[in-house]
Amino acid sequence: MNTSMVKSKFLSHPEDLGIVAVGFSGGQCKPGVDAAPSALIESGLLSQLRDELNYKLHGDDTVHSYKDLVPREDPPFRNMKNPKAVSSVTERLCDQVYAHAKEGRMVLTLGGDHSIAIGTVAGTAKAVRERLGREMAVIWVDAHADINTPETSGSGNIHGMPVSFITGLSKEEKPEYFGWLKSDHLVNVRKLVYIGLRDVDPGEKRILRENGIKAFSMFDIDRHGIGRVVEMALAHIGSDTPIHLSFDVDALDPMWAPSTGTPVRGGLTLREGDYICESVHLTGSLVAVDLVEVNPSLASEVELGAHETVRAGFESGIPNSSPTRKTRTSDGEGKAPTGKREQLLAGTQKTQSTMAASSASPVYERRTVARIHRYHWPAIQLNVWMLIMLAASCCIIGIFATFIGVQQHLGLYIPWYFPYFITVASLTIVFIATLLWLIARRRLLPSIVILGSFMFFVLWMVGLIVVSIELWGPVGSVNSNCNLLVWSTSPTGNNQGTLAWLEQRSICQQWQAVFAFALIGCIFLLWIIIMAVQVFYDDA
Ligand SMILES: NC(=[NH2+])NCCC[C@H](N)C(=O)O
Repeated sequence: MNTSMVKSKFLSHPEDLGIVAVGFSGGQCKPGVDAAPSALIESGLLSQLRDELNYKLHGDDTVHSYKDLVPREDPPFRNMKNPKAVSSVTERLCDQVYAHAKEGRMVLTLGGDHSIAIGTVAGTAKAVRERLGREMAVIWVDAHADINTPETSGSGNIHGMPVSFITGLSKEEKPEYFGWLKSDHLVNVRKLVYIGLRDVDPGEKRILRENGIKAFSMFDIDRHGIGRVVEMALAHIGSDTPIHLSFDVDALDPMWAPSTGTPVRGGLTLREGDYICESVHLTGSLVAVDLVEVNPSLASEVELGAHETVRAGFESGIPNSSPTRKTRTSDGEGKAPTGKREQLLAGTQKTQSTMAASSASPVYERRTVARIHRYHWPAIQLNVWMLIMLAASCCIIGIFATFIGVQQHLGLYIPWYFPYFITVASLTIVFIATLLWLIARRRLLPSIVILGSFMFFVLWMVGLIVVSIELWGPVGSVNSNCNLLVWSTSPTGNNQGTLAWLEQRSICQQWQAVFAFALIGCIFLLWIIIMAVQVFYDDA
């Protein structure tokens, strides 16, 4: 069993992990990115996933190079470089990922350049449709939007185009040029979210704008902080949608991940990259992860560049990000609270002393991430509840206000429960307004609802009991008066007696209405308490 504390919403075998290692670099021109899966595996990624996180791994450790699929001749087509190779490799990859995903297990794909996401996303999207009858969302963590069409791309590199193919924005009939992509392989642009953008081509900007695609750039991260950005990204997707996380290591700042084909300065810190993975994992909606664009050979400028990038990738690639902290005492050192993944990293550092030639590797400061609760309120029920409570409160205020008016008019004394119930009903309206405000700010916590509703339940119950005593109580009850003066008599003629009878009858009916609304109020308050308790426990 895996040690993750997160309950998966969409995986039928959350302890299983399908691994696909893709040694392919045809989506761009720099060699070396095809060596990344081996480097990651040599770093101990798979054994750690197996031994430390207790994942049951499926798929072999061998890195697929797809040599058999790369044609000798592969001239550009519609401006795309290596179109046939990328098309056939991604088609094969799609089948591989689909085979894992259809079994209800998480899939981890180690790239490779980012063109391979055409295959991985297509494979999971198809499996999710078949298995769960749902659409899937994609969170694309990257410095680049990778949404060029063959026509808008300046480079012709397909690793800058995968998103346009998996969203259907780029289409091609010919099966050897991505014509194999069918509608069940595609994802809706409304279910696509970017995080980390900072190098977007002009054509891509237009595509993002025209399609209203949700994108959080580095500017947004600077402005709101990573916590709020991830929260907004997840809110956009919604809690009922399986998520495919496609993580390009160039989203990280070159300081952390220098060994990548198209580095762009001003990127995410290692912690921010971690945070994204952790938060997405915590939703329980994660069904697949890609880790791409690690290029161990591009490390000339920074001595430890490759190792750092592999390590950064290694961290991101671990689909267990439970921020539970344990105190590590087994090796006698490091008494500070550290998590499972810190232990993993430390372990990798030890086994990888050959890669880390110097001991000058930076010390990563880790902080505990607060558990994000995402409560899923049943919208229709909540709306019905608010409407009915509002109606009941308003009616009670109206009727008792009229009664006070009548009593004052007749110079009679005003019983305490008239103003009491008016106050309670008014406070109920304020409570509902507060709930609406909390909903708008996405801060509606079950605990607030439970506490508030319980208080109001007690107040309404007191009102209901008093009204019942007045209606049916032993002495001079309203009901017996009504029986005597209204229900047992029927006036005739158009005279003062008839008018008095009509007035008296209206008062009797208003009393009955007050009782009915008080009863409804109590029942509905009880109902929302139950609903809030359910929402509280449903939180994945
Ligand atoms: N996955 C990547 N590293 N993509 C880089 C893309 C760069 C550029 N926008 C292009 O289309 O060529």
